[in-house]
Order: sequence, then C-alpha cells, then structure tokens
Amino acid sequence: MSLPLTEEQRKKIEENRQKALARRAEKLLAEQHQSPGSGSSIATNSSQSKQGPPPNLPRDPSKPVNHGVVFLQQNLNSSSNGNQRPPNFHSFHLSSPGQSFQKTLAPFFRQPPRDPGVEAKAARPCTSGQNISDTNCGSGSATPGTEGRRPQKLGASLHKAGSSQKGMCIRSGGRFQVKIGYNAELITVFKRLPSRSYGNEPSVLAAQSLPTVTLEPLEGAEDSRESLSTGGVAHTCLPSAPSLAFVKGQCVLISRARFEADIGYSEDLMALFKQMESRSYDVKTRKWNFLLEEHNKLIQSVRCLPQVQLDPLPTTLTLAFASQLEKTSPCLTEPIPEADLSGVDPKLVSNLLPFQRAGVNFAVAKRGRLLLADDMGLGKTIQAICIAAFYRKEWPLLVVVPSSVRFTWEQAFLQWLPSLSPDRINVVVTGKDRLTAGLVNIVSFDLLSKLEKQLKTPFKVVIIDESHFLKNIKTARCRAAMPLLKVAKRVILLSGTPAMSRPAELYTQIIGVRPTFFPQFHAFGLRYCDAKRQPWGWDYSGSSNLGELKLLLEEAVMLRRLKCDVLAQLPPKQRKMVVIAPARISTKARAALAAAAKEMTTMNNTKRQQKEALLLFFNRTAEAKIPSVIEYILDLLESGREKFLVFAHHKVVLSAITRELERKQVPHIRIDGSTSSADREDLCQQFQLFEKHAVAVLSITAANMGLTFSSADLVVFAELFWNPGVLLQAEDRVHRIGQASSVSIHYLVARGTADDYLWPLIQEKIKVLGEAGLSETNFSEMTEATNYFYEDPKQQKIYDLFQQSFEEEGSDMELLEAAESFDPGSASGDGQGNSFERRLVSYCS
Ligand SMILES: Nc1ncnc2c1ncn2[C@@H]1O[C@H](COP(=O)(O)OP(=O)(O)OP(=O)(O)O)[C@@H](O)[C@H]1O
Repeated sequence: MSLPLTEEQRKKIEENRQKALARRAEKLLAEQHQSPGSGSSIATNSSQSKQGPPPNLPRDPSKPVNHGVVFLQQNLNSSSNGNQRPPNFHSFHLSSPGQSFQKTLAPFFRQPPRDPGVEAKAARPCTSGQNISDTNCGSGSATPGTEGRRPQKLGASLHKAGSSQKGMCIRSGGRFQVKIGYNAELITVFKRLPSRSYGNEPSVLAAQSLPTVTLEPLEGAEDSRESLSTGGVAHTCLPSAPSLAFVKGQCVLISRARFEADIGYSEDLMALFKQMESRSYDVKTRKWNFLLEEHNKLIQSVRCLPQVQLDPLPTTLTLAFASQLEKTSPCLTEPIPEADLSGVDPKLVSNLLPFQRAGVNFAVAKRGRLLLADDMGLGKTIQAICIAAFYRKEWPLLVVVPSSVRFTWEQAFLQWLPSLSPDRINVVVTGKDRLTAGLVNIVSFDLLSKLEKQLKTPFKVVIIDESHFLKNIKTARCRAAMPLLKVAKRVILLSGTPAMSRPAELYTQIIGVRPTFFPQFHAFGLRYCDAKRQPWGWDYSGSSNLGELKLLLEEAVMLRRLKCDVLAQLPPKQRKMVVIAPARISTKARAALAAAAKEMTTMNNTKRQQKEALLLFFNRTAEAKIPSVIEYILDLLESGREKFLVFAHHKVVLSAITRELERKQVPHIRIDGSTSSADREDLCQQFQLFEKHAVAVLSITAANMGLTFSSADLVVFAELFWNPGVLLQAEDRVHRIGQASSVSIHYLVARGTADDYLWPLIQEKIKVLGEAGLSETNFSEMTEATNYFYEDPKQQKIYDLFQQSFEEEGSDMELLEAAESFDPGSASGDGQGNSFERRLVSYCS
C-alpha cells in the first residue's frame, strides 16, 4: 500500500486533474463540432459494442446527461467488452495488471439498485482528476449510488445489507491476485474470466462463506479513489456542454424485410428508435431492428443527432432490396413467375426435374444473370443449357469450362438440344482455333485467356462452369473472363462450391453477375471479410456480416439448393459419361493407338494376331488416357469434391494417379491386387473415417466387392471394363446401406481409343440384362446422344472383334493378367518387353 498523501499533495493532484480534464473536454467538443460524423478515432467500434438494453441507465431522455469523462468511460468499456453495457461500475485503468482487471473483472459487476435520491447527484459530470489516466473516473449516472464509496462499486451486486465481506487486489508481476474469503457468486464471476488461475495459498481464496463483498482495488488506484471522492466539486470547472457520449454503428440487414441498428447506447438514439413504428427489440442480440421501409427515415433523423453516427445500409443493399425499402407493407415471399419455355427444345424442357425448372424460372426472373450454386450433381448443366436456350436469339453463346470437361459439354448440348446442328458447336482445342467459329463456342479457362483478344464483338450470352475458378482476381483466367461478363447481357455462372474457405472468394462471382455491386473490393472486404489492416497491408481473409451477405446473394445473385433439399426428386444413382479431352492424348500415344487399330483390321492376320492387337489397343488406351484422367481428378479436387473413389485397372493408371496425389499431398488410399485382405479392411476404414477430402484409388477387379465406401458419394471410372456386372458392383461400394445421398458416377471416356468400342459394348450388355429384368435400364440413357454409329467399316470390324473377344469363355482372367502386367515402356520395344510379350502369348495361346 502506498503512503497516505499529504493534504498539499492531494490539492496539487486535484488541480492538475481538473486542468487536464477541462482541456480534454474542450478538445473533444471542438472535434465534434468540426466533424460531427467523423468520430471514428474516438467512436465506439460498432462491431464490438452492442446496443444492449440499458436496464441500469435512466431511459428517459429528459433526464440529465453525463458530461465529459462519461464519454471516455463508455468508449473504454465498449472497446474492452464486446457486449457493451452502459458504464455501471468503477474501473481502475492502470498499467497492464490494471487493464486486465478492468477488461476482465469489471464487466461482471453490476451496479447497485438505483437510489433516486442520489441519481440527480450522480448525473453531475464526474471530473475528478487523476494522474494515471483520465479513464478511471466513475461513470456518473451509471453508478449513482456509489459515488464516494470506492470499493463497494466492484462488489455492488454481491452486497447485501447487514454484513460485508472484504477483500483486496494485489499486484503480482503481470497479474493481480484477489485476496478474499469464499463467496459463491464471486467464484462464479472468477470462473468466467479467461485469465483466471487459482493459487494454492489458502489466503488467496479462503473458504469462508460471507454474504457480501468489498473488493479493494489495486494499489495504484489509490489516486483514483481520491478522484472519486472529490468528483462532486469538479463539475463546476467543465464547460456546460451537450453529451459527449459519441456512439457509432451501422445498419445491418437481418431478413428480407428488416434491418437492425448495430450501435452502442445513446439516450437520444433510444428516443429516436422509440419513434419508429416498426421498432422491435431483440433480447438475444440486444439490438433494435426495424422494417426496411423505415430505413431512410431513421437515417435522416439520426443525422440530426450530433453525437451519433449510424451508417446506413450500403447502397448495394438498398438497390438490391429497393422493393422492400419502398414498400408500405412488405410481402416477404414473392412468387417467381413461370418462364415461357415454349421456344426451347421440348426434349430438354420435359426432362427438367421440378427443382431444375424452378432454377430456370429464377434465372429468367433475374434476366439471365445469376450464380447457379446447386450442390454437385444436381444437374446444373441441363439448367444452364435451358437458360441459355431461352435467350437463343441473342447467341452466339460462349461456354467457359475446365479443360477436362469441354467435350462433356459438347455432348450435353447434343443430348439436350436436338435442334442445334452438331456442326454449330465449336470446341476450342488449341490456341490457334477461333473462339467465335460456332453458334455455341466451348473453351477452357486457360485458352480463353489466350484467345480473348480475338473478340471483336462481345458475346451476349456467357456460361461459366465451375465459376469458383475465377475466385482470384489476379489470375489470368479471371482477368480474361471478367471483362466478358461485364459486357454480356446474360451471365450464367455455375458452381457447386462458389466459395471454399472465405467470403472474399465470392467477390468476383458477385460482380460477374452484378457488376454494379460493391464497385470497390475494399468496401466488400470491410463489410463481409472482417478486413483488418496489417503491417503488410489489408487482410481480407476473415468473415463478417455473413447473414446479410447470404440475404444479398439470395436476393440478387445466387440460387443454391442442396442435395438433401431435393433428394426426393433425385434418382439414387446419377451416371454421367465424361468425354475426356482427346487433345491431352500425346501424338506418340495416338500413333501407337492407330498402329494397334490397324493391326486389328489387317485382312491377313490370324485370329491370334488380331487378339494380340486388340490387347495392345486396350493397353495403349490406358496409357493414352492417363494425362486426361489426372487432369479430371485434379479439377474435381479444385472444385471442392471432398471424398471420392477412382477405379482403374491398369497398374500404370493406378500408379500414375497415386503418384500425382502424393505430389499434390492429397490424402488417399490404394487397394489393388497386391493389397492383403487385412490391409484392405484397414484402408477402407481409414477412408470411411477420414473427415477431410480423400481419394480412394481402387482396382476395378480387386476392390469391386466386399468393401464399403459409403462416406463418399462420387465414383469415377478412369477406365472402362468390358463386364458391366463388375462396373455395377464397383458402383455399389458407395451406393449401399449407409448412403444417405444420391450417388454420382462419372465414366471417363476418351474418343479415338478402345473406349469407342468398350462403351457401346457395355451399353449393349446392360440393355440386354435390363430387358431381362436383371439390371437397371437407365444405365444406357445417359449416352443417348453419343452416336456410336460406325461409319467406317473398319470400326465396325473392331467392334465385332471386341465383342467376340470379350465374350469368350475365360477371357476375363486372361485379359486382366495381360492388363495388369502391361508396362508401356516394354511394349514400345525398349528392351523390357519380355513380360508383356509372355503375357500376350499366354493370353492368346
Ligand atoms: N433432368 C435430368 N434428366 C436426366 N439426367 C439428368 C437430369 N439432370 C441431371 N442429369 C444427369 O445427372 C448428371 C449430373 O448432372 P451435372 O453434371 O449437370 O451436375 P452438376 O450439378 O453440374 O454437377 P457438378 O457440380 O459435379 O459438375 C448428368 O449425367 C446429367 O446428365
């Protein structure tokens, strides 16, 4: 404890304090008068402070307002306590232990019951001086009954008449100790403090049950006590001024019809709120909210309050919700009108599922500009084609997609729009191709950035598949696409995962759809990304006001349905044929394939030679597909696919995939013929329980039975297998008991390879089984558009050869063995081909 001050010292301290406070009050007044709306440096941070109910404060605006230091106290409280309350306790703002004291303990103490007798007295400004900090003054009206009774203020809520429990705070390095007898309420308070620790000395918290508490503040606060005791005289030195309690906050949208005022407490503001007809107080958030139609009125009225800065809703929101702002009685759910799709191919329209039809209606209601963010596998492609077809008169159409699915999109157009002549579809394959050669032009993101300069007249209708590929504004793909979106009349963005980790990723997609929204990223960042200034610049990686962002997206930008929302409309399995890019097949692989195909059709070849050629063709196909398969898997991962199975059966393919996953550090398991039974189960369990993204790389023949992978809902077949029964069994690793979702199955099919023959072969077999009631019939429906009519008789011959070979008794095992041991290096004659040759001989003998 410090030595008691002499009378002379007290007087001197008091004089200095009064001078300092008067100077500060003058300065603040001057600042406020200069710029009433620019109190940011001193204003309460609205995101931290809430307009809590002020049960401890006089609510009647006619009551006297506090002056000067109350303002400081309020700000201090609000910045140290996110759940701001009106100041109702004394705090002692000292060095670090004292700050910790104030930040942690103080907010838990309530003010004593109001004593009307002292309230008027308390309303006088507290101006007692201090020589440590200006902020340690009592809060005037907030603590009316405590003035001059120093320690009781901290323990006020625990104080009961008739007895008293005394304790004190003692500084101890960077912490402070509380020495006091046992008190259950106080213990509860302590337990809520994150920095608490319990000393073993019995003196720290002795187990004595006493009903009241008096807690002596830290030693350094001695001067503060003096200030409190003399507070009553100091007010005469302050200029008579209006309240300096400057509060700042913002309006935030909380529903389609209402917004709330996120702002600290102010009596004047409260009085204003009470004039709003639609006012409502949320006890949970402790904030007031109003109908949007009262937004402008409230903002205008608040402008008349010099001590209040309430920022209106951003212009983007007022524009997006203009109908609500202008309405007298808000209609919350306006029905979306049914779009007239009579101009669109009936085949497409009749196939739309009800939720897909609703998606098209939404898009047309938004005048063809939207982000369709349906969950993966819900058929965004068919919806996008339908929306684009609705605006067919404005074509040519540009479709920008990941390069691995360019040909799948071509197939989808052929499948759903029979009225579109195939030769009007232009798939851009190289940087030398023309971007505008077709009526429908399909290009990859990467080629777009090379070819955009070709564009003389802009596309009026643009589809961007996997639009989250544009999330980074600095990338070449984004820089190429954004100007196109800005000038296009219709913009259809598609993504099952528009933002994978933070709201900042949505910005480009939002302005892609609505270029006038948030013209500056910084404004978006401040509002929705909790932007923070760092020594190196601004950090936009956070998130804030997410509820409002969701409302804005749903109102004006995005339509998103989850699988679980529409599960009843979905089939249990959705199969998709993915035509993988032939351009990725190297010239060497192409030449090898051509050579093998030629062998199969050479007239004078023996049956054995033909089979050798067929097997080589089959193996070369595996080799040729590897780059496209890997590209597709990486695109899936980039698109946010978390868990999926990849089936293949050539070792070279399985190994190439696992190598790439290792390189990219993607968690994965592999089960092939060499995996022991015990390991199979373990690996399967690992995959099932793994919570993040993971890929199971599986051999079609070694892992198509007895394993459950129901934690995934996507199966990718990197290779085809001639026996559809084996494929169906493999599909069912995922589609089985425990699976709560509709399962997506992607078959990767490469043109110009053995897949051209295997795929129709599989279709044919499935059809036969289906007709006999032994298989699902819809397997083949997905490939309706795939025209496997072989114009070239040689192709028909190859098909026949495939059919005969794979239907022969025992062919499976022979073929499998040959495939398993296929080594591309060896077959190209580099001296390691013995084993392959041996297998061929064994297969064919
Ligand atoms: N109405 C429909 N009729 C028939 N098939 C449909 C329908 N809707 C979707 N499909 C099929 O479902 C599969 C998945 O559709 P699509 O690829 O468009 O989904 P997606 O939402 O784009 O998924 P992802 O986000 O994974 O790309 C495709 O094979 C597609 O043809």
